[in-house]
Amino acid sequence: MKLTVKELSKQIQHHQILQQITFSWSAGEIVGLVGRNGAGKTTLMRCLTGQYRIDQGEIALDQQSFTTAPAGRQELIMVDPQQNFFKGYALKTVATFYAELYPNFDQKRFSELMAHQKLAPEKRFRDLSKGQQAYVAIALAITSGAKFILLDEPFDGLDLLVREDIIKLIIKANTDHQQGFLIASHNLTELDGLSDRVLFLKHEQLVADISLETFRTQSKKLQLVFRQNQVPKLLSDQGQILSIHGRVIEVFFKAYTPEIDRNLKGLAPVLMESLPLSLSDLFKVEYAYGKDDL
Ligand SMILES: Nc1ncnc2c1ncn2[C@@H]1O[C@H](COP(=O)(O)OP(=O)(O)OP(=O)(O)O)[C@@H](O)[C@H]1O
Repeated sequence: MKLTVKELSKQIQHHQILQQITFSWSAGEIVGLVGRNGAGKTTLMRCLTGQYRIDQGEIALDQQSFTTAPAGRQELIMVDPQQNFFKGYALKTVATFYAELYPNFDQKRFSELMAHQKLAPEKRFRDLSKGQQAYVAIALAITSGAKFILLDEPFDGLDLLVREDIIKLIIKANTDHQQGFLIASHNLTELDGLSDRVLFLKHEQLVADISLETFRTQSKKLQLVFRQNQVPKLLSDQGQILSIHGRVIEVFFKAYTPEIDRNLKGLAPVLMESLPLSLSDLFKVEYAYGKDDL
């Protein structure tokens, strides 16, 4: 199953929030969605689930547009911490709502997940801790049976152990049930370990759609030291300088080629060492070191 988004645009109160957003997302893929505060991540998710009407563009499931085949939206569910209709109800009652709303809701799996966290069915959602609420909301989305699950800041304000429980839940749903996740988060460390791909939103547009595997094979972060004081021009021409401490220069190369390697070695550095790459490096390069800084 594949969701395709083509040239989606959205204005709110005459402000352009999203412009010409195009990407595809297969069930089974975990996709990170990053961007500075206010970049439009939540708005994009709400457009996908139909909470917001889009101004232009098309969203389709297996090439069936939601305009002509709206039933496809049943395959999408969003966990939106700002909107939650079941706060005042006991968990067992919430489960009955979900059973009504989602024909593929898996009551048994939901009960098992609650028991695993020692959450009694009689417990009211609003009486749970923040971490428990986050866990229950994600468990409900997963057991709804929807193939595309949208999580808006799922790790916000949660302690390490709850974050780990939620990550396990996501990985199991992804591996055992081929459920896809679109995860908007500022927590790049968690996204780094989870995502297959990351989408970058900036200035209303999708500026990059990067497979993390490709990123790790094609990009490089180097620590370099040269005899001369001057920073060689090659570094800023071919890469992006992340930091300079005395003579130690950290440089990021988005596409590291054998030619760059040869040219660097030709400059006879005193030290040339690869550093581990992280999603944070990519984020810094996309957002803070771009030609058109924010
Ligand atoms: N219902 C609304 N009414 C007015 N403006 C809105 C509404 N929803 C979103 N916006 C505006 O759209 C822009 C994008 O907001 P959105 O919440 O989608 O960003 P975000 O990337 O999710 O931000 P954050 O990382 O801070 O959660 C913001 O300027 C916001 O003020």
